[in-house]
Amino acid sequence: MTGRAFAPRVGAMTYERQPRIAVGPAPDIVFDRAIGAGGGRVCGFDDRPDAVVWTAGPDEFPAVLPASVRWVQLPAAGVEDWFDAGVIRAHPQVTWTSAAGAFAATVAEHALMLLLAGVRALPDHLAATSWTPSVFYPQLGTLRGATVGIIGAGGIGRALIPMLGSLGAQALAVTRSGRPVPGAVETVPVARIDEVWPRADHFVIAAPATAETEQLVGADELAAMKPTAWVINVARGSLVDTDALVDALSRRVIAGAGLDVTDPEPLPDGHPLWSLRNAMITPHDSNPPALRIPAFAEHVTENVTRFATGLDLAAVVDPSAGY
Ligand SMILES: NC(=O)C1=CN([C@@H]2O[C@H](COP(=O)(O)OP(=O)(O)OC[C@H]3O[C@@H](n4cnc5c(N)ncnc54)[C@H](O)[C@@H]3O)[C@@H](O)[C@H]2O)C=CC1
Ligand SMILES: O=C(O)C(=O)COP(=O)(O)O
Repeated sequence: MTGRAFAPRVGAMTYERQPRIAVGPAPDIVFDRAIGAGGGRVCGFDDRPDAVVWTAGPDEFPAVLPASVRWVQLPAAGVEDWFDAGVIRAHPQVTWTSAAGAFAATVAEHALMLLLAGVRALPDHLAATSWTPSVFYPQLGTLRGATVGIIGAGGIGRALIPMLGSLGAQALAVTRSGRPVPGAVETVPVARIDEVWPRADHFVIAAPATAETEQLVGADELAAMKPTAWVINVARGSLVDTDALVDALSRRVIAGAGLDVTDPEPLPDGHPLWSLRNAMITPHDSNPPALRIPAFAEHVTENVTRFATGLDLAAVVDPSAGY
């Protein structure tokens, strides 16, 4: 194989030979196959890899990458742990891609499950130990005709919009730029997010964990919501002020919350959220391994194909935006 000169640039890389790709921290046949399917060739870290597919967290990430590495594919949609560990900052010459978007359908389905369970008063029904007619569940409602605020309408949010539409609900999208999101009745830039809290009936939080989104939902935001609102968080616990949420749920400032992610995480035994009936908690399992691994492998194949053929990579991390 002749290695000819190549001219990588952020987001688009051109290779005139089959790219060499190392898998770390351990060899993994699933990703060897995914790389092969995308037109890449698996090699070791010592074999001048052009790229790395990383399948674990940041702790074991090599302090020094071979100088030949131009692109690293990370295994999570949210990559704040790699920022926090200083891994991304330590390798400024490298283009990083996350798995943003790769798990969208699965996580959106989970968000819809939590939202429907809340709106249809499932926690109350599950707690009942005798036949209790729905008149005793004043919050039993419907998503039909509801407006759902999607805070961070990227991959997950966009996968959720048609699901909501099939139930007669409409999406009010919030993104960083405010560029229209397909299928949303309106898209609001994050700079105008305050107008969304009183307008939407319910919320799905699906934005990345960045300095800008830390405690995006606090006491003031909860107070601005309708008292019938359910807040679903499938993004990261850091986006919600947990103490303010516990207070709002206890006092029924809002109807309830469905949380796949919490702060702290794991949520410790005895935490007040465990004993609030209007808090539904799933232990960060909206994207379980049995679904995550094949979806990530597909994302790897897609990006290796793009890398090998000079197309823009999917889910390029923007270090200045923090995701
Ligand atoms: N619970 C779980 O197992 C999973 C959680 N996640 C989390 O969900 C997040 C979103 O995932 P994807 O939709 O795949 O990512 P994505 O990158 O496709 O979408 C992110 C969206 O958030 C928006 N955004 C960025 N900054 C914002 C801000 N300050 N305010 C409002 N919106 C903002 C962007 O404009 C974009 O629309 C990930 O960053 C990750 O933390 C992702 C997958 C699984
Ligand atoms: O990809 C993400 O961001 C996720 O949250 C998926 O779950 P993980 O934290 O990778 O087990």
